[in-house]
Amino acid sequence: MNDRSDAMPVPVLRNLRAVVFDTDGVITDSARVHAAAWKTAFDSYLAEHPPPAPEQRRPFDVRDDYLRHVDGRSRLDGAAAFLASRGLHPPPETVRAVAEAKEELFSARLREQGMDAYPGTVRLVHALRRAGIRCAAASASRHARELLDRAAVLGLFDVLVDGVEAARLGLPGKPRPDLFLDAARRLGVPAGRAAVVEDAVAGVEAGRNGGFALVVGVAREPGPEAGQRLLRHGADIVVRDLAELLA
Ligand SMILES: O=P(O)(O)OC[C@H]1O[C@@H](O)[C@H](O)[C@@H](O)[C@@H]1O
Repeated sequence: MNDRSDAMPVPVLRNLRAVVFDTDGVITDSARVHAAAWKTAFDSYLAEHPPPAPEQRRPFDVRDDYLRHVDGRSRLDGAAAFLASRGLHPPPETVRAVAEAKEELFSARLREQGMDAYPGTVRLVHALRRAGIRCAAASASRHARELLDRAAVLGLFDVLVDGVEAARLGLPGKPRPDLFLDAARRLGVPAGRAAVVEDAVAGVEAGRNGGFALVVGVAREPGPEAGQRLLRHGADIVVRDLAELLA
């Protein structure tokens, strides 16, 4: 995707030397594919293993439950976090089985559907690059490279730290900041001169915990709740679309 405009990043970004972008839901329109696959896997588990309290038995909500418990976390961490939110603490092999069911569904949907990058994100990345600000993609997902490649934006990023790398290096997941700090380190920029862009609660917390100069929350949902939650958990500013950060 080309961006021939001469738009510049807004002033708050211009003093930075790097921006680290989360991938699912920030660069690629893949969060909804993850959320739909998680829903099928979780709802079938909840039906077979009803939680103790009646109010914990409602189906997985692709917006609220996804953003609160699953988004941004590694496959196993997300599965365990959602089940724990419903009072369920199954053994690790059961958590793994739920996560594997989701993985099969996700991979199948990925094969069937194309993948798009958000145009506003692509425009911002082009503008940052024109301004000499380096860009990295980071993700807890083992599919991040494939997603960026399918959306034809892999080449826009100087660095990618994905779930495969995180596992190889033993990096702890969000809200620990290690994934983002590793991306900044590979760009040769200290966190204090870099921004993190995130749509997940655990992700903005990771940016805050890492001492990044700026944490940008992305709340694409209509209504103020998701944005307010990101602000409460560490975002400095919240946008609905990253093109809002173009001057
Ligand atoms: O199972 P994968 O592709 O490694 O992804 C792990 C997690 O990666 C995160 O980026 C997504 O927000 C989660 O929805 C997903 O579960």
